[in-house]
Amino acid sequence: MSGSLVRLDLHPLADHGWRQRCREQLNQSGALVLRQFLKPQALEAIIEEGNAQRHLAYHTRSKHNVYLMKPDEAFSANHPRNRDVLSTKGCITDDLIAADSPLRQLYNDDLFQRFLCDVLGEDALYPYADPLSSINLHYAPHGQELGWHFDNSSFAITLLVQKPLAGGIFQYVKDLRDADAGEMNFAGVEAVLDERQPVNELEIDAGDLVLFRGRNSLHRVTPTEGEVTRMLAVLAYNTQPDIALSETARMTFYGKL
Ligand SMILES: O=C(O)CCC(=O)C(=O)O
Ligand SMILES: [Fe+2]
Repeated sequence: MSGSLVRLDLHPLADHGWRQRCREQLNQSGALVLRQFLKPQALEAIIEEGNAQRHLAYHTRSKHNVYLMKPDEAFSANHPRNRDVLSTKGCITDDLIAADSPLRQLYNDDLFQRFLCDVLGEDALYPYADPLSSINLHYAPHGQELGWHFDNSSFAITLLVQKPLAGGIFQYVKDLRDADAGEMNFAGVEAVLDERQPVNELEIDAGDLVLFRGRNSLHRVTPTEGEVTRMLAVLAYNTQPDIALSETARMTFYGKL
């Protein structure tokens, strides 16, 4: 199955040595970019599906702090703990992705999942128990952006489907906090928000697969510029079975349950 979707000549998913190099790269830099991951026909089909379903996208515009937590009144509104950044998102949910979509074939593919487990150091990966959250396709037309944040989950798997003419750049600062140790690093976060700290950028093209550890690495996507909408697929897995995204989160992100 993966052979019809994935450039296995460039990315030998079954090869143990290659998996190990991927794992080392991810652990060293916090991100792994597998360039030209998809075969051109598979990418074309996803672009077509994305364009056809685009009118169904749910758009939200929200302000949040980088920690994605409710404000803490012990700090001022401008303190890095509470400071608002803007995210403008539009996406379609798993129920709107076709049964025969290359995105779903890839998401469900055994070899792909075993490769991910090995690189991420997980025993198994499971789909979301709710009907909306496993595969999402995000749209960012001109002017839309994702503000600085830390993810709640320890890893994210994305596939850039369509690259905008300009902007829409993924920027990050690796290991800026230590969530498990309760270290928030307000000074470090403030330096990024105030643009006093240099940031890294991922150079990503359409068809590239990205594995990213975003729980402790602050990241954002700069505003898209120009006529071409940024389209990005998020392949979301859990490390435990039977986990659903909370109803509150589904209403916030998708506007439905
Ligand atoms: O759009 C991207 O490239 C990253 C998305 C992201 O950071 C997120 O959904 O948490
Ligand atoms: Fe994120």
